[in-house]
Amino acid sequence: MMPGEETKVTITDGELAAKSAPLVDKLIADQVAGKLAAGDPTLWGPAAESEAAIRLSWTALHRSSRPLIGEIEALRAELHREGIDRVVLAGMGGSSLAPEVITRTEGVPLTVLDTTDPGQVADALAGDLNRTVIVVSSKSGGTVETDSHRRIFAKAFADAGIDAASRIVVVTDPGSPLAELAEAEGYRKVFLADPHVGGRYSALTAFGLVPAGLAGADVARLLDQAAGVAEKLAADGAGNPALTLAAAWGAAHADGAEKVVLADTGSGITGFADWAEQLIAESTGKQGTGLLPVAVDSPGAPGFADAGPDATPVAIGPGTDAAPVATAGPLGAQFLLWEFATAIVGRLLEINPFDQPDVEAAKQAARDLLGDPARLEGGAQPSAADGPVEIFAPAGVSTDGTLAEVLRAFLALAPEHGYLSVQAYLDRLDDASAALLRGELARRSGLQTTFGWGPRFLHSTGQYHKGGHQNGIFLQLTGAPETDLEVPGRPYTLGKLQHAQALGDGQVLTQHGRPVLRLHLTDRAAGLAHLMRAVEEVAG
Ligand SMILES: O=P(O)(O)OC[C@H]1O[C@](O)(CO)[C@@H](O)[C@@H]1O
Repeated sequence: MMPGEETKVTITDGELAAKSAPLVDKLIADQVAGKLAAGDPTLWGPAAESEAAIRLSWTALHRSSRPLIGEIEALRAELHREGIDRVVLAGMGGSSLAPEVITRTEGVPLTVLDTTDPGQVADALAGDLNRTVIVVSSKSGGTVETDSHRRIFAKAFADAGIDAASRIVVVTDPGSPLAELAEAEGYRKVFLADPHVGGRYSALTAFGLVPAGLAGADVARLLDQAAGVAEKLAADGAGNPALTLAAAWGAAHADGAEKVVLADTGSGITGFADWAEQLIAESTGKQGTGLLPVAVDSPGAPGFADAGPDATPVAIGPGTDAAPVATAGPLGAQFLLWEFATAIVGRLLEINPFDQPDVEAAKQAARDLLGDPARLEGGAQPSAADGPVEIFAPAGVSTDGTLAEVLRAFLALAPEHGYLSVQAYLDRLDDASAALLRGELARRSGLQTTFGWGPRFLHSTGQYHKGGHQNGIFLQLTGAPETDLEVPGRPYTLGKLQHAQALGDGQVLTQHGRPVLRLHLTDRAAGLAHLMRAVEEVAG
């Protein structure tokens, strides 16, 4: 769809439309859209009220974020005058996903660090530091990945004879430890974001706009696009696309379709599903319920046109025969539309769409492992090895046979209408071929299959895996790092942190009774090739 095109949601499937219509009527009768736009915190019940009371400012960001535009432009011009035109962004989840989709859509370069993979961070460090500014984005100001990137870049600047403080721009909430540190260290500029907006709803706050704007994206236009749809989204009437989308998701979920398969069908937006994934999964995946977003490459990818009764394909862009639901509109408008729809479906599912109660467990498990080097280093011995792939199998999976046989036994553990989650703690650029496993495994297993880079997905679908419908099976991929990086001032390296994150999340998933198969690639390239061959042997 072209910018400026009308923002709308279409339900083309007659049955789904009929089932959603009463939900839309009820939402209209309860004046949910108007109340949401007015910041009414009672929409999700008494248990959610105190949190919702400090989480609803995102509905008005198209107005309240305006003053940022001039500040961003001024800083960009100042940096350019000094020859600084390469922007690196350190931030996890809501602190990097929106700027990534904004800049990819506009085709402006932004190096995003939402990884602990030492090779990927080393590649970012190898860019021209004389021309580099790093935006350190963290709402809480305490996220370990982001803090590690800040430390590593500060040292690299200093080692290169560059004044590090002049190259660090911070986006954080007022009063966070990062805000205090930035002041103490005299960092170049601190953008304080609206604390009444949660991370995954923060696309149109400083978290989305500062890195994207410094990289050269037209962020004023994004606010214009959001402003263009705001009135429609606040209206308690049948023409409100957020009500249509929320009701479609709610009706499908009530019918057993708890997965939402997202494919771009020509929206003109690049990577929207990666952003929507966090919004939907972290907002809804809790208390044993929720919607599992499954981002796929194209409408032709396995899991979309051939989705079973447990999933609803959603076209981002023009509708297709395969997709009962399609959403259209320019990026700024789509951000706001999907945020409204997600908050509203939270009401239909009777959960609090603003907390993420199960994310902390994996962080704690990783911290515990980092504090216990013997356990981290030793780890469990692999159950078996097949060429460059070491196999750490869950209970119930025999490792007597080949890797293909192990995979077959593992996939057989999925319950009917369960799902497979592939989690690659690897380098998203150098090991990019790992992402091809999603389609191959989905095709061969017939399961809805998600793919996430670790630890990136921990801040996105990670909440759902632990808090949502408990019918997933988990394939973790870890790999021997070719290089490692010290984290200055910390007793661990980036490689150790990455390893602890994989093991820690694996432990938590296992405690939830979910099967976790970890495959460790002793040689990454050879291991991925070997694994792909084994997957191809798994019969369809
Ligand atoms: O901006 P922060 O505080 O660094 O958090 C990053 C991300 O981590 C989470 O808190 C969950 O892990 C997300 O909700 C958030 O977007």
